[in-house]
Amino acid sequence: MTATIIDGKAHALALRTRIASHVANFRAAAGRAPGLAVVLVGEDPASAVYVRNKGKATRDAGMESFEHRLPADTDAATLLALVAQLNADPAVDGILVQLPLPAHIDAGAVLLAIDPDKDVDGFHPVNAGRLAIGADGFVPCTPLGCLMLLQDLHPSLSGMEAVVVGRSNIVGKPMAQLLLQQSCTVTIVHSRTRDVAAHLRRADIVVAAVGIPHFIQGDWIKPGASVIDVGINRTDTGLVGDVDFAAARAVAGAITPVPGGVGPMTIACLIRNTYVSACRREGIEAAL
Ligand SMILES: Nc1nc(=O)c2c([nH]1)NC[C@@H]1CN(c3ccc(C(=O)N[C@@H](CCC(=O)O)C(=O)O)cc3)C=[N+]21
Repeated sequence: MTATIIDGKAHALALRTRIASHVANFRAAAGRAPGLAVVLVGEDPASAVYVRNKGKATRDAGMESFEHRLPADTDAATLLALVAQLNADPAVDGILVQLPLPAHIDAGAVLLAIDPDKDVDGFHPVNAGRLAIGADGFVPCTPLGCLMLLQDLHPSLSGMEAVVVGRSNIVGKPMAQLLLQQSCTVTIVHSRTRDVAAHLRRADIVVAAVGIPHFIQGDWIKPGASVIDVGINRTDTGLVGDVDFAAARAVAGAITPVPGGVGPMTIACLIRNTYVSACRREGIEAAL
């Protein structure tokens, strides 16, 4: 068996195109465009590329992009003042502070300062809580994108065995919450799990988000499983995921590549969340 390669780029483009048409209607109804503010502190080259891509995707969708670039030595008070200004700005529907922040800034304090109703990253503790209890809020873009890819493969996820590899606040934990909401049986495995392979061999769905290149071996995958690789690891041989793609591909039913899998969906979901935020703030029903 050779797995279907999930074309994340095509899915992302379709989602962005759909949102762009909804944005056109929003603009006609609200008399303004949805706005996304992106804040970048410092000059990390990878972060600069992401921020540029987000700005382009925002404009392509017919939204306004407000980009704030601050020097690496910016102090916390200055960044918090900018966040407060964006919270108060009626033209701003979404606020994204690019992570990682320089070490001298307490990232948790900055995320806490963002208005939860403009937190299109879904990183604020209020949104983590809303997700945990199934209330409306914002779901982090990467796990949301993974869920959309899985739902395209499996119209019902109910009863499926899902294993999430990794327990971060931005991917692993919210991914597990989303899969639980879809009535999967969810297991989270992590660095202290005794036998990761044994758990994976039972999984109909694998979401890999550990940040270790090629960590997941082909013979850990159940035949026919759906494998979503969130890893973006820069190595000597280029960008690779957390899954040994060549080996897993021979066993899985469907698998995302890196690049061209989850990454583009993350940006498309950011555009989606910003549109949803703008609709909520204007009292317009979001078309999705
Ligand atoms: N506040 C915040 N929100 C984020 O959502 C956020 C962040 N900080 N910090 C960094 C990570 C990383 N991230 C990615 C987005 C798109 C791709 C993406 O489109 N990747 C392409 C390839 C990109 C490349 O070639 O480097 C792909 O996988 O095909 C990757 C990674 C968002 N992040």
